Amino acid sequence: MSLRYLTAGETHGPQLTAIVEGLPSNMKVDFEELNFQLHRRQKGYGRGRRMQIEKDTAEFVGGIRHGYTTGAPVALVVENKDWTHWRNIMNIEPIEGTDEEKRRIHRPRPGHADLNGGLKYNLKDLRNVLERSSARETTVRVAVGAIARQLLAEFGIQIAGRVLRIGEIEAPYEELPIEELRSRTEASSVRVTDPETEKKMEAYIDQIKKDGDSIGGIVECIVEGVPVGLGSYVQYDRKLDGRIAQAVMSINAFKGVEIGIGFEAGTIPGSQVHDEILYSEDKGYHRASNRLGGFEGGVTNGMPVVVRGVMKPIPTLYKPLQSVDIDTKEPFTAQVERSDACAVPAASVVMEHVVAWEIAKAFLEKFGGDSIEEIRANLDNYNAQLERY
Ligand SMILES: Cc1cc2nc3c(=O)[nH]c(=O)nc-3n(C[C@H](O)[C@H](O)[C@H](O)COP(=O)(O)O)c2cc1C
Ligand SMILES: C=C(O[C@@H]1CC(C(=O)O)=C[C@@H](OP(=O)(O)O)[C@H]1O)C(=O)O
Repeated sequence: MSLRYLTAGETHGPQLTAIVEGLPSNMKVDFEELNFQLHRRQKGYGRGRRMQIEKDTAEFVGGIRHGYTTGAPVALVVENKDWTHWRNIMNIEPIEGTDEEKRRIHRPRPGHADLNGGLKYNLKDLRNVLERSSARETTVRVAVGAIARQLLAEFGIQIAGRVLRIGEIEAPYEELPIEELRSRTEASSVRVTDPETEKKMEAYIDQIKKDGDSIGGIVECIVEGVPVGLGSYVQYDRKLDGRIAQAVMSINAFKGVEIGIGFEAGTIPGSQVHDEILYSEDKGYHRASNRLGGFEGGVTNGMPVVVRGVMKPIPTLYKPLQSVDIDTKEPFTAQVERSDACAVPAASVVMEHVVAWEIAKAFLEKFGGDSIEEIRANLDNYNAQLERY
């Protein structure tokens, strides 16, 4: 059975829940590291007040004993501390109350799922759409991805991410060893590598906020140590670059994805795009460059996997756009809910984790076994085969 997961829970409900199936047994789970990843997702300049209320931590309720996976489905929950303020509004039992008491939403926000969701599920209170379409759900996607990340780390696969652009401010691109990239972006409120850009981005976000507006950006994720041969060209749904693209596009507000130089590949000749093949005793086959971001034929080529994603501006605007009241069909400005002005740094953390998940899934498809020991033996065997090739 391949690795899979489902999530449940509303942004203002009691908790978010995830069930992960297909993890091998005997994998050590570092809870502190996992909660650190949840903490990283909460940070970033431009976020709303909700992030001050929450202190996201995962509680494991199945599949782990004494810190190790048993091979059983892993179940985890993350408590919404804000629930105490929303208990009545979110009540499961039918209760009497006015629209105001229920915080009913009836003036859909352009750019959010409100209107589409209301029409599709025949819901007259668009809060029922908002509650589940909210990016609060990315909390448990990060928790699940953090387990995948730990699995990959067992086999020397490392991940880092950064913000490349917020609105009109672009960060200078520095090629850095993965550890340095991690520590430099970790020290930054907007996950860039240089303090000057950080200051510019903060001032820019401040202005956007003051204008009652919102802003998006571009983020990048790099995965090093990925073995050659994950994914396959033999069937469309086994192409790992395609699966990563789907995962990135599924992050709330993401509107595009690139692997390697991505869209630039359509603007320059092949001689400047394709990565020349080299061979040496110590490195085996490798490439002179990595413009294609670690993929050919939907298969990893042993070079770092490089993925970029673009996030649109946050849909909820404090100076709202034109909308229509679904009760009266009269023109009205969209409803305003508490909101982030910019969540690009947080989104870059989410992207690291959805990419980690897809790579871990492909890794287990190739080296699959029911225990960590079995996977290690399969990987060793494959590496020996590569050496003989
Ligand atoms: C980390 C993160 C935080 C977000 N915060 C907000 C927010 O506070 N307010 C909002 O309207 N949208 C926010 N969004 C974006 C919406 O969730 C998203 O636009 C919405 O679900 C509609 O989906 P779509 O943009 O993918 O079409 C956030 C997205 C991410 C990734
Ligand atoms: C509103 C959205 O999600 C955001 C993401 C989020 C989080 O934990 O990331 C928590 C939410 O909190 P609240 O709505 O209570 O302020 C929003 O900040 C959205 O995506 O539409």
